[in-house]
Amino acid sequence: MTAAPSLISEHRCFGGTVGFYRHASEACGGEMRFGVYVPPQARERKVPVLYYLAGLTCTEDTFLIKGGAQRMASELGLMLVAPDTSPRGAGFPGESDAWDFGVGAGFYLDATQAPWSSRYRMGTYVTKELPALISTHFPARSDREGIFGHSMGGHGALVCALRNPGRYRSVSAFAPIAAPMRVPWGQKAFRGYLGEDTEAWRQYDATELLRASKTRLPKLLVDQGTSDKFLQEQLKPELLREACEAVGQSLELRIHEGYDHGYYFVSTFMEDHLRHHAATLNA
Ligand SMILES: N[C@@H](CCC(=O)N[C@@H](CSC=O)C(=O)NCC(=O)O)C(=O)O
Repeated sequence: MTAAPSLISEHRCFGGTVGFYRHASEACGGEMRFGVYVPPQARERKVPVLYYLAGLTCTEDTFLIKGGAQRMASELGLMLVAPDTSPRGAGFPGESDAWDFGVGAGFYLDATQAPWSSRYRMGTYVTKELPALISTHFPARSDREGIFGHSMGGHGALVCALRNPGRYRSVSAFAPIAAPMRVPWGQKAFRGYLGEDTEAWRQYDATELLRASKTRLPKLLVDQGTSDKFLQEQLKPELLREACEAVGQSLELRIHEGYDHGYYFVSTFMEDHLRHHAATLNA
């Protein structure tokens, strides 16, 4: 049985509670932190769980502070779980030199290159270790899990779902890095964490996974703002749309005039995403 996480702080919120926790992670070889919103319905029964993966530079509290999700999660009876975006304090050379690699930039993959491979195992952490901990220590239904996220985390959500067919009943993303192999953020991260072999990169690129696999996810909801400063160089949602069209993956890609990349955009469309997930998780 996994050791119980330690409570750092707890806050009453829309009839439920937001809690921040730390625990010793086997996958990441050290302490990891996460946040959880437990809705009021969980006092009576186990509830579905929706995992949220945040973007570059974020922590476990970014989504729970800025995402504006708790009011709807309370109404819909969804537990929200938000892990940190990387291990911290590993002490690897260069781990904090840039905001798009290392600390705060784990890319939700399992690194294969030293020294990162000993700690940066966020793929295993978010799809295996953390869900096992949540279903053991919280009133969560492990048979009803959804996943979503923003930017690096929006792409992480797509990849976690594609690499674990049938596992997540609902999937969505805000402004995901749609094709990391083809953009600077992704190329830098994949080269550092996975090495020079681009075949290894394909295993963590959502558009490549979609094209290569027969796995079809439940209908994807993806939102993107037109005033996002990262849209042209780093995000490229058109590549996700092309891949979905090529393989028959159902996708609702919504383009929103004037919205940027930040949490004013994310929180504006949060209710739509929670309803998208609840339609499946609560069915
Ligand atoms: N420091 C950077 C900006 C970093 C940034 O915009 N991070 C985004 C995610 S980007 C892709 O994963 C984010 O979610 N930030 C948190 C927030 O509160 O907005 C720069 O200098 O441009």
